[in-house]
Amino acid sequence: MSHHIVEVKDLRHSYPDGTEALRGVSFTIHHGESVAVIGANGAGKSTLLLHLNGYLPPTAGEVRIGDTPVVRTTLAEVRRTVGMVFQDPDDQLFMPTVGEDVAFGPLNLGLPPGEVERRVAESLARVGAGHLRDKPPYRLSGGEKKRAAIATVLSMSPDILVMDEPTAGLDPFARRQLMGLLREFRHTKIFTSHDLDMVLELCERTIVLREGVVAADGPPREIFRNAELLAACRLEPPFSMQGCPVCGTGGR
Ligand SMILES: Nc1ncnc2c1ncn2[C@@H]1O[C@H](COP(=O)(O)OP(=O)(O)OP(=O)(O)O)[C@@H](O)[C@H]1O
Repeated sequence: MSHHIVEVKDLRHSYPDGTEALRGVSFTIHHGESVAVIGANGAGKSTLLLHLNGYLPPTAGEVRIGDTPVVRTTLAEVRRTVGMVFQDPDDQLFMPTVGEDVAFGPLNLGLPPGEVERRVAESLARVGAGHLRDKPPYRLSGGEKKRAAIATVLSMSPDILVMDEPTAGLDPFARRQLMGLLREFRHTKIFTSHDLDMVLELCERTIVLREGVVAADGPPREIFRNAELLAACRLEPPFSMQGCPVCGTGGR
């Protein structure tokens, strides 16, 4: 698969109950870009991400990863390239132990046992979850589950990392650790977040969704300075760009 470009063309998605979650979304993301998809609750962020590796089929329009259209017959190939961390870790963890969950993908790729072991140990260590390896996922706290879910994706060494609200439910230390991990990840990353300070710190580009359409696409700092746009999209600037509530000064 060449270049790992993500191309979304006039993507529309209607759920069976008639909700039009995406109403014509188009953009191109190039290799190595770090892109945050932001927007108010219900704007269509999760729905969009679920199309990037074919968990949802488009009602109309198209998604391509490199030269490959995301369709039923290419799903296995696409999912080797695009690693997806779901919003709810319970959708990702289904084996008796965390270690087996993290090993599941590499084993399915047919990797030799030594390589599987190396990937499991490394992925768990990168999210600070080595000590959780033998635990059943249902015994983990919410933040621990999130970290285990991220490890299941890292163990696949994806070229494109897609994450739905990766820092939701994490304590400040784990959030910082995850941000470090994302910063280190050299390939393309696309994530949704309500954590706009993280977006400001990690991304060079933000796509703003509003009611299923792209309301803005550009550098985060420019977007966060546009008060009119933020208000129309029911967003607020990140804390680090808001002035001091007491003395009214500051804000980067
Ligand atoms: N399975 C479903 N059936 C019907 N409607 C759905 C379904 N899943 C999501 N929706 C609707 O689609 C719209 C977009 O939802 P989506 O989950 O993509 O939003 P979001 O931007 O990720 O929101 P949040 O910030 O709350 O996670 C919402 O109106 C939501 O109610």
